[in-house]
Amino acid sequence: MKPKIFIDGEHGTTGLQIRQRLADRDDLDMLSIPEAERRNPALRQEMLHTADIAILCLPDDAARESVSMLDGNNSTRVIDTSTANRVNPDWAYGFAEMDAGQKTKIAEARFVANPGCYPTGAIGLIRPMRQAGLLPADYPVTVNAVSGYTGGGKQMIAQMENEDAADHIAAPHFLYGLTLGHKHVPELQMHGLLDRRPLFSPSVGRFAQGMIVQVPLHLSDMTGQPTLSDLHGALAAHYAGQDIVEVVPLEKSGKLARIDPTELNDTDRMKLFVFGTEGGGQANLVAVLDNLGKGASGAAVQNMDLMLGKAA
Ligand SMILES: NC(=O)C1=CN([C@@H]2O[C@H](COP(=O)(O)OP(=O)(O)OC[C@H]3O[C@@H](n4cnc5c(N)ncnc54)[C@H](OP(=O)(O)O)[C@@H]3O)[C@@H](O)[C@H]2O)C=CC1
Ligand SMILES: CC(=O)N[C@@H](CCC(=O)OP(=O)(O)O)C(=O)O
Repeated sequence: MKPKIFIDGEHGTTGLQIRQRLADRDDLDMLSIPEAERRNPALRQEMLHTADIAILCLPDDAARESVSMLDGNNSTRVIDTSTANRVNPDWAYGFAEMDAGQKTKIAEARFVANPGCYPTGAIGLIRPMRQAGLLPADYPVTVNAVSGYTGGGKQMIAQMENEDAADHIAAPHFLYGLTLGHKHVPELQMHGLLDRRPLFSPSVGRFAQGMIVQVPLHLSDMTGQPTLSDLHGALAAHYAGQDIVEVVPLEKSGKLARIDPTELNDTDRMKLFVFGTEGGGQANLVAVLDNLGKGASGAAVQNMDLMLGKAA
């Protein structure tokens, strides 16, 4: 029998992207609710109970509601793309390349929390530094990022694209999260293995999808005053043996004049770079990914395949 998959929120930005990725799959039995009924709780509950895996592509409160609709059910497995469960110890964190054992944890889990798009980049850069012993846990980490506007879902897409909307945003690029309380900070701190709360400054550009996440570092404040090669070596060792996260060689990144946030659009991969001047005492660690790819829908499909035993 084919596994039954239900995407709760299938008509939203993340849900649609997952549906596109699964459109040609004849190994899955897709359960679906017509768009007009997408908020019908009785239908959602029925689908949630029938599914082998439910992928929640909903705002946090609605995702919590879906999980509570499964009270008393011990069989449906859940992948939640919202922020609701990312620091919940009972849920596996769905970043498969984060640690050597993470794929197995995801594969065996009943509940998987898909990472946020920004934390995928930031944790992808920070955690290997922590685990290699190069970054002290109390280092004052800052994360600066720019995202395409689909990161804000249907509401922000309308604000950016519809000039007649009352809440239209005309800016070509804007900063937000100005109180430094963005919802991604807790998962960034926990899965980045940081004792000190990281300072996170996100922004949005007038492009639909793609993102750049930056973690600038003073090498003299790191353990053992590492070189750029040491940082690169730690990333390369951490991501050896897989093909989703690519660590760009220093010889290659040293020749680049600029970084394009849309470079990996419509892929489910992530690229990591180490920038700086050897001997200059500073480094900028940079991640590029598609917020809708490895940052959301691509990771959800990867996690689903791991849970179904269809991915190595
Ligand atoms: N966009 C991105 O890049 C990323 C998004 N995510 C996360 O994915 C989740 C979905 O986000 P996104 O797809 O961007 O959001 P969208 O707003 O584009 O889509 C959300 C969907 O959920 C539906 N919905 C809202 N409330 C309910 C409810 N109570 N019951 C049933 N359906 C409901 C919406 O319907 P309606 O049209 O009626 O509002 C809409 O179809 C969020 O938690 C988001 O944080 C994670 C990583 C990246
Ligand atoms: C541009 C933009 O608005 N981005 C979203 C984050 C997108 C994402 O990762 O979603 P989660 O809500 O699942 O964490 C934000 O800052 O809230």
